[in-house]
Amino acid sequence: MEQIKKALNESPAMRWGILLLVGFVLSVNYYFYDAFSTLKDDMRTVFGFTGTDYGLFSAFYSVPNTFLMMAVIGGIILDKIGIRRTGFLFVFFMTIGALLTGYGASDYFNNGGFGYEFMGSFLPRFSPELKVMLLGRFFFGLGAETTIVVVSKILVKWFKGKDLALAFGLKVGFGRLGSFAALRLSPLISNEGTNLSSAIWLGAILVSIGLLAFLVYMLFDAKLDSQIQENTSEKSENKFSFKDITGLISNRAYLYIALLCVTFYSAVFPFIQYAPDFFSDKFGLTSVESGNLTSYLPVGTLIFTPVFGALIDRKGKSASAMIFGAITLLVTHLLFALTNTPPIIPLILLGISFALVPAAMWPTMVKLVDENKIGTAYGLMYSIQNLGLFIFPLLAGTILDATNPGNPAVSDYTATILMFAAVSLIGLIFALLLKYEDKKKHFGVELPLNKK
Ligand SMILES: NCCCC[C@H](NC(=O)[C@@H](N)CCCCN)C(=O)O
Repeated sequence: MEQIKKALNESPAMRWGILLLVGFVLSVNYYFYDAFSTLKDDMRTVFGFTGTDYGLFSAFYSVPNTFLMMAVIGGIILDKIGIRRTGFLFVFFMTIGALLTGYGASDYFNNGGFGYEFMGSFLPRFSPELKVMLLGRFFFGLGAETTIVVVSKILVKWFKGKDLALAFGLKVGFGRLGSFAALRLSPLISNEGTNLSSAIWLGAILVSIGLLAFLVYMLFDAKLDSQIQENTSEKSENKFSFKDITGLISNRAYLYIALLCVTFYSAVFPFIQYAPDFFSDKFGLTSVESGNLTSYLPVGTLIFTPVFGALIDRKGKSASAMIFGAITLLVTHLLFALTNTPPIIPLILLGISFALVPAAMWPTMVKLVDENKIGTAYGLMYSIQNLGLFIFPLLAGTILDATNPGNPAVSDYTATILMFAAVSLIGLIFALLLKYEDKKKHFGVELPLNKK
C-alpha cells in the first residue's frame, strides 16, 4: 500500500521547533534595538554623546522604514520573491547594521582604525563614531522591521489552522524576551562604560547568530516547499496596486487605528530607550538597578499580552480595551513626570497598557481590511509607526538637552516625559474616534474576534 508522507508542518514538534528557531531571530532583533538604553550615560562619558546624539542614534532605526517606505516595500518584496530570499536579505541587512554599529563603537576604530580619518573629514558636528553607528543603525532598522513581517509570514505558513493565534502571541513574547535580556545584560557587561564596546559587540554577535539560525530555517522551509507541491505562499497571488494603499487610508477606521499605533508606540518604545537613564537620574539608581527595573516591563507583557489576547478572543471589546490602555498610558507618564510615586507603580500601569493595546490592536485589523490586503495593511502601519519612532526619540533628546544645558550627568526629565504624556493624550483621542467610527459603520471591532 502506498504510504502518504506527512508534510513537515503536520508535526507539532516540528512546528514548535520552527517557532523557537525564528523566535530566536526575533529575540536578537529586539535585543539589539534595546541594548543601548542602559548605555546612554556610558555613551555620554565615553563618546561624549549628547541627548540629541543619542536620540538621533535611536531614531535612525526608522529612517529607511519611514522615508524609504521599506516596511511596505519589504512586504511587497516578500510577496513577490518569497520567504527564503527576502528573509535572508533582510536578516543579512540587520546583521551588517549590527556589526557596523559595533565597529563604530570599537576601540580599534576610535584609535584611528580603518575609515576613522575619512569619517572625520565631513560633517564635523558629528563625531566619526556617531556617524558609523548611525549608518549601522540605519541598516539594522532596514533589516529588522521587514524581518518582523517575514517571521509573521513564516508563522502563517507553518501554523495556519493550527494554533496560529497562540503562535502570534508567543512571537511577540520572543521579542520581549530579547528586550528583557538586553536590559539585564548590557549594563552588567558595560560596567559603567569600562567595557562599553563589549556590551555593544555582544548584541552584534547575537544578531550574527540570528543570521545563522535563519540559514538553518531556510533548509526546513525548502524541505516543506518540496513537500507542498502547489506552494501558493511562495507566489504572488495578488498583484500590488497603489489603489490598495489609497483604499486603506480612505478607510477612517484603518486611519484611526494606524494613528493610534503611531502615537501609542511613540509614547512607549522611545520612552523605553530613555527609561533606564530617567530612573537613574530621578530616583538615583545605578545603571544595573535601573536596567533591572525597566526589564520588568517586557517580562510583564510577555505574560499578559497572550492573556489579554485570549480574553479579547472570547469577550471582544477591542476598542474599549484600546481606550483603557491609552488612558493608563497617559496616567503612567503623568505620574512619572509630575510625582515622586515609587517607579514600580507607574511601571506596572505601563505594563498593563503595553500588554493590552497591542493585544487588541493588531488582531483588530482583520475586522477592517480584506484578508488579501492584510500584508499591505500591516506594512503601511509599520511605516507610519516608524515615523513616530523616528521623530520622538529625537525630540526627547532635543528637549532633554534644551532643559538640561551642558550635558550634565544627572538630568531633569520632567519636560521630556510630559512630551510623552501629550503623545499619549493624542493616542487616546484616536482610540475614542475608532470606537465612534465603529459604532457608526458596524465593523464589529467590539465583537469577539471569532465573529466578524
Ligand atoms: N503582528 C504585529 C506585531 C508587532 C509587534 C510590535 N512591534 C512593532 O510594532 C515593530 N514595528 C516595532 C518594533 C521596534 C522594537 N523592536 C510590538 O509590540 O513589539
